[in-house]
Amino acid sequence: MNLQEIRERLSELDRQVLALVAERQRLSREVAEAKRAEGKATRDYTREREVLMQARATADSLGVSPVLAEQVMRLLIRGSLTTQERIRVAAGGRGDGKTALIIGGTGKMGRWFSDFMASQGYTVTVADPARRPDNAAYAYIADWRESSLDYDLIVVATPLKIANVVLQELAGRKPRGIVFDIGSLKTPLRQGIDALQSAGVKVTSVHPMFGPDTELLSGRHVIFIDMGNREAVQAAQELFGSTMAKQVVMGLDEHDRLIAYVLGLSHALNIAFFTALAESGEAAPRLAQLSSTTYDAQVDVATRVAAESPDLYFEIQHLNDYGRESLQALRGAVEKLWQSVSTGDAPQFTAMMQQGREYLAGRVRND
Ligand SMILES: C=C(O[C@@H]1C=C(C(=O)O)C=C[C@H]1O)C(=O)O
Repeated sequence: MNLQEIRERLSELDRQVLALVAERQRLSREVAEAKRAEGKATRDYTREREVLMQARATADSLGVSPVLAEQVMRLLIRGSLTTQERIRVAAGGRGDGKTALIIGGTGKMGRWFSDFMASQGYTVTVADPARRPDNAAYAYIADWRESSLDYDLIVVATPLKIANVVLQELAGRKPRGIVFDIGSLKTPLRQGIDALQSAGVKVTSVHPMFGPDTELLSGRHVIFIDMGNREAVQAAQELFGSTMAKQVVMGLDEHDRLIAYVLGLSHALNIAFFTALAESGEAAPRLAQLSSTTYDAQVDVATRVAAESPDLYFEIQHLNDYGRESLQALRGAVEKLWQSVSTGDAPQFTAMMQQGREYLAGRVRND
């Protein structure tokens, strides 16, 4: 066979591989139905292990790398879980006959929520002065203030600064439905949420710990802030009840103290990393061409951070009542590193490495 013929044969094989992937996806839909009928959870870790071990063994016997086989199978399992989760959410039908208003509904997370609510059967109305929703199935108003606010659910998905004002204004209108924001920080929204609570509105606050491109919620967290209205917290939790997301309930201050590290520290570290690289003088253009395992992994994360909205990322640093705490911790850690390196203090350096290893080993992973 010449090169052209071999490539044609490869293309044919790729088509067959994908046809089998499609067949596997189709079967995973049937699995979703069978599990629902038997009242079983979507995810089955024991079965996943079995699938992976089987794939490794089969690959080995075929002379294929078990590592490659496992990587392929992990992707396929992810695909099948995504399909199953969607089926579950839709079948839950929690929103059948109910209505939702998404304020800021054409922003990135606003769109995610509009689609998520619609997939549960809610009739969605989007309010956003910026533009109409891409999905013509959603009703649209430019200004939510002109709405009757007669909805079962109101989600505030505007930028943080605006959200506090919107929540306060909503409190004045006392809507009958559940109200929650989806801000990354909660201390800047305290007045707005308190105002709703005082007005007797069923209010809570939700933080989906994932970006707008997320399809599969398994391994992701959703935080619910309990402001004293159990009914609102439960209703919000139920919205995620048929997903595989891990639910965590906490208080408003606790949320922002933790987020100062989970978001604040990790963003800050990456901003410091790419700033140091970009300002490395003559080395900067040459560094851009180099690679190493750790450097590439870090550059990868930093690239994603650099692509995010500067306004949002500044708000996450600046508007958190507890934000300075984690930035100070970062300064302290860099200073400690500087001390040990510049004075040649190997034991101090080793102690830092050891402490990190122990800390990270204690962190339970789930993906
Ligand atoms: C398809 C199933 O559902 C999930 C997906 C799996 C897969 O794609 O192989 C395996 C286990 C489950 O977490 C199943 O339970 O068999």
